Amino acid sequence: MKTISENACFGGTQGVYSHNSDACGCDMTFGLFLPAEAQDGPVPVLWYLSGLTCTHENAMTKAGAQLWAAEHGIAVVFPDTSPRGEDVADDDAYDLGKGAGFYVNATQEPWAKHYQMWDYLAEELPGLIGENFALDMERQGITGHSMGGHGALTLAMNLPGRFLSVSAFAPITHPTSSDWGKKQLSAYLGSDESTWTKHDSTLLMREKGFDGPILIDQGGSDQFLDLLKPEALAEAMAAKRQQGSFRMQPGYDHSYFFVASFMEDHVAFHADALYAG
Ligand SMILES: N[C@@H](CCC(=O)N[C@@H](CS)C(=O)NCC(=O)O)C(=O)O
Repeated sequence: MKTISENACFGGTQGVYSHNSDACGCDMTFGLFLPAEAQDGPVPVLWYLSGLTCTHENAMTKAGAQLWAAEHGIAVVFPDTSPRGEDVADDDAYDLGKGAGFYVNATQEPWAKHYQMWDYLAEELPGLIGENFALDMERQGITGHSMGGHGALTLAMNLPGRFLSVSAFAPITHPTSSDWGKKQLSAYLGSDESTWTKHDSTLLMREKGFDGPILIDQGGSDQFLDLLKPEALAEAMAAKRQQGSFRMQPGYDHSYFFVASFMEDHVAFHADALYAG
């Protein structure tokens, strides 16, 4: 693992690190905020998964998470959204290929060689950060924005017991019936739609739900509402009688101004779960 940068931040450290990823077969970069408390022992971890076109950097510089994470003594990890590198397959469209890994293990060409973001996030990166930093991997929460909200919700529901809490900002909720989903799932996973269902949080909610609290915020003036389909997940949560809140926030769009506006609530929500008991 290589240190790219470390900056003092709200009494802790905002770091950026790179490493050679076995899962993705390329160098991967991630950001990690460690609060001051990490100098004295392991701290709880909040994962933040980003949306289409993002790297590890967008949320790290624009979401304003560090202030609140420092207040609660929580680390925040900011992974990248896809494999990177010259030999990594890409597409001209912004919503496929680099910056658009969709948090799946691709099985189709030309993607399968590097696009293994599910294994990267479910296995490799937790192992790496757990070994190298003062993190309490028994206390993890996960959140994300848009495609990253989709990643957070699907990881949380598919890995019972891993995360104590899950939240999302304007998540893609029903990719198997949205143009933010059908295109990418068919490219990465192929035309057999039975392989898509574990990557659809509405379907997962109907089937199994999440054993813990959920918080979703969605901007009422989001320009991508028809692609995100908040009503699908809200209905599934109600039908499942899922513990959680789904909040429509009038006037907010899809941008990081929206994410930053509700970040305090999300970090406090995760802190409640991570420090419970
Ligand atoms: N570029 C796309 C939209 C991409 C987009 O809005 N990406 C969101 C996540 S889905 C984002 O976080 N963008 C980067 C940023 O705002 O820093 C378009 O114009 O249709």
